[in-house]
Amino acid sequence: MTDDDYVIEAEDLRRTYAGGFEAVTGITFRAARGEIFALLGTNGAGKTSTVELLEGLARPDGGSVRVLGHDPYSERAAVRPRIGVMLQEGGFPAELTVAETTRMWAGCTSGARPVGEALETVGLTRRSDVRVKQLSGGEKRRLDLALALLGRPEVLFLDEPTTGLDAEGRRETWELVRTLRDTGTTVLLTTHYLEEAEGLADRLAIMHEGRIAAEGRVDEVVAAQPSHISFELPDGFLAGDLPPLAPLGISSHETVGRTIRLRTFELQRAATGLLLWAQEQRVELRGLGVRSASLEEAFLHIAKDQETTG
Ligand SMILES: Nc1ncnc2c1ncn2[C@@H]1O[C@H](COP(=O)(O)OP(=O)(O)OP(=O)(O)O)[C@@H](O)[C@H]1O
Repeated sequence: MTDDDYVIEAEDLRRTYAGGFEAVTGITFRAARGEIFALLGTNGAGKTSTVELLEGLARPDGGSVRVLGHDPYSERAAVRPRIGVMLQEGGFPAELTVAETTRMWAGCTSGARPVGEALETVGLTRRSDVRVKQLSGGEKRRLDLALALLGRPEVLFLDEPTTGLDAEGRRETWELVRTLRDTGTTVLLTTHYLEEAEGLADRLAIMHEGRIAAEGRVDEVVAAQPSHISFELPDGFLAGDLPPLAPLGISSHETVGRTIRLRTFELQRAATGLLLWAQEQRVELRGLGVRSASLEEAFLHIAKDQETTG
């Protein structure tokens, strides 16, 4: 991948609010063309503050940001027509209908999609003549998304796109985001739903107190956490009868009743060693469970760190 393939580039990016509070403390990341990049983080981690810098809504207090090769703040005219922005609060005139709102927006957008197509894309066709104030929270999010898509953006910023949507609406939005990605759109989204990031993002960053605490593909971020093995101690055996655990790469263990729970960064070596031991002993490891860490564990580990250091 060459430098030209990166359409969002943040380097040592900083944002300080009035009063001197530094909400973004020097973050560096890049998103490639046609990639879905998710920004995760606990409340107040600095996601929205970061996305606003990427969208050109505020000038960074340090570092640099480039979107499609331009500074989104000082070269706004070059960047704005090529990006789509879905904010957390749409704030449309409540008395206009869905179609009127979309038409009004289309009037301000160069090369806009037809209104009908935009509404169909987000499943709002049947609500075209309903006033915005009568929409449900989830329908308002869909309208936000329709407006963000009007200009066929090359880069789409989605701030918590599925908050307020029901399970079906969430899945439909994920499908739509995947389709957009597959046609070359770069998507940067923030979310509080870990399964959303896990299922949707090609790469992600977890923010923590204004900095990036972990970044990469889901499997890379998760690899920093230990995997788990659990099984029932065979009849007639005590925990002390198990083979020495450290040489198998097992870093910690606990016994709850007859259940043994192990943690390891070397899942294959540990599992193989235990299975060989069971075979030699001619016993079955009942209830055997072997799994990698989850994104939730990685996230909680970072959040816990925040509590102990914060
Ligand atoms: N206009 C502002 N003035 C002062 N502080 C602000 C301002 N906007 C945000 N902050 C602070 O900056 C920090 C980061 O806020 P931000 O909204 O970027 O976090 P976030 O990760 O998007 O949070 P959430 O998940 O809760 O939406 C928070 O401590 C917040 O209180």
